[in-house]
Amino acid sequence: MAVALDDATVAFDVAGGKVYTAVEQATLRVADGEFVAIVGPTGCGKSTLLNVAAGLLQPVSGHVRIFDQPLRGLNTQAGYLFQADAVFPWKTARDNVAIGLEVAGVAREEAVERAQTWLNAVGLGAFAARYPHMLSGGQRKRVALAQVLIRNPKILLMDEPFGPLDAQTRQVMGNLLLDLWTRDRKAVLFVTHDLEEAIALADRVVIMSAGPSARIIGDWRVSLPRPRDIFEVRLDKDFHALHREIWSVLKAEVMTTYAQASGTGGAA
Ligand SMILES: Nc1ncnc2c1ncn2[C@@H]1O[C@H](COP(=O)(O)OP(=O)(O)OP(=O)(O)O)[C@@H](O)[C@H]1O
Repeated sequence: MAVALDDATVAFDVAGGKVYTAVEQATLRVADGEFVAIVGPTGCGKSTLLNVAAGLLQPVSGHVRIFDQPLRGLNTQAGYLFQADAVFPWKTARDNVAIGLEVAGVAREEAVERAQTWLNAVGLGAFAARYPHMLSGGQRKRVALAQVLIRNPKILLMDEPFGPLDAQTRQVMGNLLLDLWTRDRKAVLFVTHDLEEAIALADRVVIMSAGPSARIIGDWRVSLPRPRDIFEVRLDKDFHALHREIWSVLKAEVMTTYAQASGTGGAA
């Protein structure tokens, strides 16, 4: 199992000496080569779970195993893609991609050559000499993807990576991700609030309840055939049936979150 969280509870110390339990007894597994999406209402604890898998946060109880070994410290087998770009503004696209290898001790010439290959793979070969401010949001996201993939992590942890992009670019990036993933099928844990995106991309969709003490309340297998084109798959009747089924569970949690935020309390 690439990622295994068992009964993981995550709590934070907050003001006034109080403790806020964000996630309660989450059990989540991602097999090697599997693409799992986590969906839940805003603030429920999706990023928290991802941070636990990354080794950035430790649960107060429960276990985290990476390829069947207890996780201690940072998860060095994982590459992490955030919503915000992690590109250096003063470096060209090529140097931004090469740096991960250079830091790992790869000679500059080889690092730059491999960076160019990855920029080609993400469709940005002709933009290698541009600085981030000379790239569109979608292009910067391609740089960020190449930055992560060049290090060849066994696991990809993705936190709303396409969140800031417009709807069309999100779909193009989704197809690019699927295309790259199909080549060597890494384990992927993908956080999104977008149920359609989750179903279109993933092998499994995991749903979290509204917080506090959010739990995993559903786990659906997506048996839509691959390779998938995420423009096309959304037109499939099986896609719609699954979307309806999952949404019937997710909707109540989303309404609960909005009710909490507006101070009207309880579930819808
Ligand atoms: N360091 C922290 N200290 C205190 N509370 C925190 C901390 N980090 C997260 N939280 C709280 O834990 C809960 C879960 O946060 P998290 O960022 O995991 O949610 P999320 O589902 O990823 O949200 P979103 O969809 O809005 O990105 C939230 O209520 C958040 O305020």
